[in-house]
Amino acid sequence: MTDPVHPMATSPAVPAPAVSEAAGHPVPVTDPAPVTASATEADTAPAADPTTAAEVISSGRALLGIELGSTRIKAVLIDPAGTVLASGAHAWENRLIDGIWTYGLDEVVSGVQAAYAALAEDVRERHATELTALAGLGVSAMMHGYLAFDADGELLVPFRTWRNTTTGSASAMLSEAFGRNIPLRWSVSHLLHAVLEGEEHVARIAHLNTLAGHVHELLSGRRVLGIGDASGMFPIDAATHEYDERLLDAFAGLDAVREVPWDLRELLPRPLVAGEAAGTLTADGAALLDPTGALRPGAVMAPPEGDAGTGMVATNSVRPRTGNVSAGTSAFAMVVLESDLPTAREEIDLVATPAGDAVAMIHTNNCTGDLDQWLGLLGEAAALTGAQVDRDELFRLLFTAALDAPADADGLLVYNYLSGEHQTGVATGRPMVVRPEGVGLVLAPFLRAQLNGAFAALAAGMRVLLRDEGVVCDEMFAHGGIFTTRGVAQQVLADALGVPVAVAESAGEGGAWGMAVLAGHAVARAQGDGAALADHLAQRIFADLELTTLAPDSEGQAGYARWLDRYLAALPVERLAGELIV
Ligand SMILES: Nc1ncnc2c1ncn2[C@@H]1O[C@H](COP(=O)(O)OP(=O)(O)O)[C@@H](O)[C@H]1O
Ligand SMILES: O=C(CO)[C@@H](O)[C@@H](O)COP(=O)(O)O
Repeated sequence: MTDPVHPMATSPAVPAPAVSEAAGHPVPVTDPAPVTASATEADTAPAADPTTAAEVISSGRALLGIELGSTRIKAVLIDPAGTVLASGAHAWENRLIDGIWTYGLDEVVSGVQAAYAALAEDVRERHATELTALAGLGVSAMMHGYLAFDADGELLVPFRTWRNTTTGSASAMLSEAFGRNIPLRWSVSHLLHAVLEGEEHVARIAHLNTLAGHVHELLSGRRVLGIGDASGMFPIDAATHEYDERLLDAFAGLDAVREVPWDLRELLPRPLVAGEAAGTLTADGAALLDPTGALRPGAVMAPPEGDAGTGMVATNSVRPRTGNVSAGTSAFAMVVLESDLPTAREEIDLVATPAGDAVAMIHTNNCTGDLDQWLGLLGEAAALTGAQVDRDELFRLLFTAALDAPADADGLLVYNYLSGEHQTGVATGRPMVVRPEGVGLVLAPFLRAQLNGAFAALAAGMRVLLRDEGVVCDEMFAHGGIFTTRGVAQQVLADALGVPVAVAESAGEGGAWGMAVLAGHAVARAQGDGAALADHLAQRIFADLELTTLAPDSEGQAGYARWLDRYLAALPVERLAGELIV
């Protein structure tokens, strides 16, 4: 495992005050607006106290979190108590090129710059000051996938994202050799897939990374990875907080890798737990983030994390027995375990919190992508009448309309599979809407079926975790863009899982905010504060958090269960569609 390049400073460029002196606010996150480059939307968000906020920013005490999500790169600036000071975002989309879901690394850099520039503009507008220094920052991103580099740091093949489902043989071989589930999207599955396919570049691989790790390296010069993100490359040993040595040996013992000229240990970035030193923003890094040259180097950098880890932080779900759900392009539910699950079930992934504790995850490739396209279509139809509805308002109206339908959506089924769905064993994406004979197309049940479909694969996986494996979870804390409209997707999810679901004001922007909070923890650590992550969150960030919790509705839960039974029974139709519709 490598951690090369630049030496690391241990203190931020601008000294930050102790966390207890921070400019606090009663509720940590006061900005319910989507992160956006738009001045109009930023203006509508409740602002933090202008004097104090401007002072926090101009004195270099603010913390920056960046998250590269599947549809948006988000940047959030907070004070040490977690109050949102400013935000910015840049929209982007994965593309299917030569059968591979990918993003260009040039788009990664320009997208991060655009999100940062939008945030800096938001700072100017809201606080009439310039962002020139940060106490700390951190990068989070979609996890897993395949970023392979040669010895000169050149990318060897286009980024293969988590969404690709081409690694079946490799994933099966690894799951058998390791005696635990190694999902299709994990980096080691992609690596073995490239080996099994005899891909030319394999002999030239010098290191692997995740997207967050790659951006962190660009900003800090250090090749390290938060342990949560690392746990999606290769299994982690929860006791040592390192990659699992026994499984590294098992990998090296595979016939398929006998001939490769590297040892996997040398390819993987070094895992770090939250609070461990992960470098500082270099001069090159500052110039990359802010090409205007206004931003100074030196800020403490937190270990880069995956969006699962930042989701756990954003929902204060890092202690054993806590559960959380992240729902956007994909969806994943996670429960922090008291001990490793003695199971190799393919529905369940085992990952780690940013502090290194074991987590059971139910992941689905598809959640909101197809729903977005349907709602976009309805928006286009509305536009033909001359109506001008903004996207958030369109979502609010249509989500709310879904509440008028019965939970079983009158039997209307939606398979939202834009891409293959490993959770339900569907190889390739063929989005489908189907209904029984005699059932008409009516708006409310159609919309309810869309929301049911968004959570269907997740609900199927959670049946396995909660019912078959007996994992206990009293409440799920949810975040992600689908919860931006209050109370609708939240109720559908509670009905789908049969568990109360809580959301906070920050629900729509959880990941970037969670990463900024991790940066605050890293700064506190760099200043000699030894608080463990869970205590930092409980005492300094979440003490006053206001949550809204919705319990499953008995009719809603029974209706969703009926709907899901029909959905699962008809899955062979969806699989067949993949074979027949080419
Ligand atoms: N106002 C809204 N109401 C409900 N859902 C919304 C709203 N705005 C966005 N969304 C949903 O949020 C999703 C994006 O969620 P996000 O967590 O940002 O995902 P990702 O990280 O995958 O880009 C969109 O695909 C959309 O379905
Ligand atoms: O695979 C995982 C988590 O295991 C995610 O990183 C991946 O689904 C991408 O998530 P987003 O939908 O971009 O939030």
